[in-house]
Amino acid sequence: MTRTSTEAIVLVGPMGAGKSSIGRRVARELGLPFTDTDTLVVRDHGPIAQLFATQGEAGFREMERGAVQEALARGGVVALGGGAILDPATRTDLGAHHVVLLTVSPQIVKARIQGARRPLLADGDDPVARWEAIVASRSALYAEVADVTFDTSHGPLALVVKDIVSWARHMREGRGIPANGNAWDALSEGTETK
Ligand SMILES: Nc1ncnc2c1ncn2[C@@H]1O[C@H](COP(=O)(O)OP(=O)(O)OP(=O)(O)O)[C@@H](O)[C@H]1O
Ligand SMILES: O=C(O)C1=C[C@@H](O)[C@@H](O)[C@H](O)C1
Ligand SMILES: [Mg+2]
Repeated sequence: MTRTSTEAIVLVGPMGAGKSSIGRRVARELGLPFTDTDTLVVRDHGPIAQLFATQGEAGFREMERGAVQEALARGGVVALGGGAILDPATRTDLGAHHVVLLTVSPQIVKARIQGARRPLLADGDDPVARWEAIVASRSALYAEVADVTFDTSHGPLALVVKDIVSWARHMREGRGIPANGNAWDALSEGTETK
């Protein structure tokens, strides 16, 4: 695949994996613009929980698709909403970008998903079980689009940021890319996976 400078570094993964918080810091380190598709949707249409309530998930996904197109056109570092990869056109678009999958274990995500910000986790009394079911239903799609995976369950956020920045710099120089980002140091002579 021909790589151009308009390619974005796109963070995907489940709710609470750290796409927004890590993406912002990675962009700052690399001196690139940062765009979060959830933020664009809120800017243009209002709070996400309200959109789910009034338009349903399908309505939200349509608005999210527009935000994804705007974010990818801008380039830099992009954090996608957790379910943005459900859209087939978005999955196709991601083939032209560098896609980083962030993962997190259910035990660790428990503390990260408290609060009412995420409407898909608001129903029922066991948000972690709901989160696990959603992740299981999407795992093949996350794997399909990802070039590299970083787990964010262990260690400080700053360490994951450092690893992703290091990976991104190496990749932008056109060198080999290992698919297991957390094993980055050991695998720095690895090969690209797609
Ligand atoms: N090592 C770590 N890596 C990532 N996030 C961490 C880590 N340690 C703590 N956190 C916290 O976990 C939360 C991750 O939430 P964040 O909103 O970034 O996730 P997200 O992937 O963008 O979720 P969503 O899809 O719902 O937008 C943040 O509050 C962040 O500060
Ligand atoms: O995983 C999801 O489907 C979602 C994740 C969040 O980023 C928001 O886009 C919204 O809460 C839905
Ligand atoms: Mg986010």
